[in-house]
Amino acid sequence: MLTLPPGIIFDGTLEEVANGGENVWLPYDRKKLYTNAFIIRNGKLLLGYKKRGFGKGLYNGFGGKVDPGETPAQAALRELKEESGITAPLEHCGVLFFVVPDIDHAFHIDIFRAEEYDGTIIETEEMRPQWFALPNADAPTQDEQKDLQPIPFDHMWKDDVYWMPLLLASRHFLGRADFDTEGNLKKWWFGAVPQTPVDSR
Ligand SMILES: Nc1nc2c([nH]c(=O)n2[C@H]2C[C@H](O)[C@@H](COP(=O)(O)OP(=O)(O)OP(=O)(O)O)O2)c(=O)[nH]1
Repeated sequence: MLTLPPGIIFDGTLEEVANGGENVWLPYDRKKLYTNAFIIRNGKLLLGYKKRGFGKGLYNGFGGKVDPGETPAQAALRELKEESGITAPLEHCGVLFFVVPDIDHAFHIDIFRAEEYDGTIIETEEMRPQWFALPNADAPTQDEQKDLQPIPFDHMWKDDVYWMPLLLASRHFLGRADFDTEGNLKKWWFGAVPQTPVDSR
């Protein structure tokens, strides 16, 4: 039986995929809801370069705070449109619980993905969108990928490298990441819903 980090609630089986750092999780008093949305299409991943605010200078999916009266799914659609100009049939695929010592709340981030989108991708005040090549994409997509850079993990939140492979593989995942005030990752844990075994009968 796995012991889940404080803040992670899941009623079912999870398989541990990453675990490391210090011994003790940071305390937190309350949490706020956020969203983060990723478009994965034809061997490519759409990220945005964050031009202002929290996480400035990092590449990320498109997202932000869930407003009062909104569901996370509604907020994810609104933030995607506000930050990149597009809409998409977003599907919920994960939860990231994120704690930073000098912020008075923990972040509960619902993570969404889509393989289609509508509209024209535009640069906005907050984000500069850019496509990146997926690792190990299938041969038919390589033309689309040829001028693209790989996913820029060196310029992303330091926990993303642990859960991004799960997102790209359409796995459902949950995890927690604690940071220090300088943006260094201090402790992390990620788990995934086990894949249904293929029935070989
Ligand atoms: N990929 C990734 N995203 C994270 C991590 N931590 C974290 O807060 N985020 C995301 C969640 C949100 O999408 C975003 C923070 O939201 P934000 O400050 O941009 O919120 P917002 O757009 O509502 O803010 P604002 O326009 O009101 O200034 O950063 C992390 O470790 N990895």
